Amino acid sequence: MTRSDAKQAAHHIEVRGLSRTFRTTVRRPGFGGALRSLVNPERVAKHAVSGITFDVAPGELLALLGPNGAGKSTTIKMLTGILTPTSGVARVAGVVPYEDRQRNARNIGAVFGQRTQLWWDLPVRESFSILRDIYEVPRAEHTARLKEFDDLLELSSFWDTRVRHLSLGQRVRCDLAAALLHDPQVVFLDEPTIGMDVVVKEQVREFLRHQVEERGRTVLLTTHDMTEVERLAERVVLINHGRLVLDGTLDEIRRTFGSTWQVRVTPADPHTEVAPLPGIALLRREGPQVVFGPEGPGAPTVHQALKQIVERYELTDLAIDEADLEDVMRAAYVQAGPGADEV
Ligand SMILES: Nc1ncnc2c1ncn2[C@@H]1O[C@H](COP(=O)(O)OP(=O)(O)OP(=O)(O)O)[C@@H](O)[C@H]1O
Repeated sequence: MTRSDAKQAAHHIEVRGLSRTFRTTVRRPGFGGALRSLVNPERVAKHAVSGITFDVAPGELLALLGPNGAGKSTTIKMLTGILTPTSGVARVAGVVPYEDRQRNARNIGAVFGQRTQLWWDLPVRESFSILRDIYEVPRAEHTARLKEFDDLLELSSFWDTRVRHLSLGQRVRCDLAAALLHDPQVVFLDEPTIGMDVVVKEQVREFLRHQVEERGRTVLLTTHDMTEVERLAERVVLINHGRLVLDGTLDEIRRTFGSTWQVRVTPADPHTEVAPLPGIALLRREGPQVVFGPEGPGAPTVHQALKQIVERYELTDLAIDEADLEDVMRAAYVQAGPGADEV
């Protein structure tokens, strides 16, 4: 698929009933057990990913979330062509990644926060030159892109440092730039900001936002950092025990699982008759203040509620108390069901 074909595709990432089972040998305890395992190995199946289906549209950043061992990395490995699924199918920019790894590699960039894809013993500058040659990036484009990445990620202060001597934050910034040097449409990021300090995290998030909003890249991101999800993702897919348990926008998920917001207001005129609004209950009065909360399953999000309240009443003061996303996600895991790998 050419770049213009990829731009026109309805979805940049298509995942249909994707599954991956690992067969592992159980080690029996003790010396006798070890001998028996050798003679008569007991094999068990681990269903790491079980029949998941989702899409990512061009220019969308989707967060793939789930607890440790949920199957996120296994999914990304299938989408980058490192692993072949046991069943189901995936397409990335129109290419089946595990059937045509080389073609897929031209369309995608990938960063795994836990390990580098750069040459350990080479200075950053040389690693980038090698990538330019591998991907046959024209010199002028290469220079322009490096300048853009340097402006956003401040790479030039460690340009001549060997990769092995970079700090974690410096190394991942270089990995990000390296993954995007050939201008891929689709980007996979597996815990890109793990272990970074808050300043560098923020810089990387700004960079990613720029890549999605200004460059129109399609991004699939895994992270355990809910602040990151709130800053970057509009939509999330939640997997647990290899199964997809939820696919929706942050607003929808908050509405379904996190309807615990409260809005506290002070009407300008203390004699105002305050009444409930559609989906918004009047919870209590505290002196001059009135506290609203969500009512019923179709309750609005806190942002929608605020709009309604502000339009209806003249206020002198307003405060919001919203459930944080960690709590919302915890509720989602519990209520959406455990998933199942005991198949
Ligand atoms: N090569 C393998 N052989 C056997 N089991 C594996 C293999 N790779 C992954 N698994 C198992 O598959 C399950 C899913 O692992 P995966 O790494 O995809 O989870 P994850 O959601 O990325 O977790 P984390 O958040 O901890 O990175 C785990 O139970 C893991 O032990």
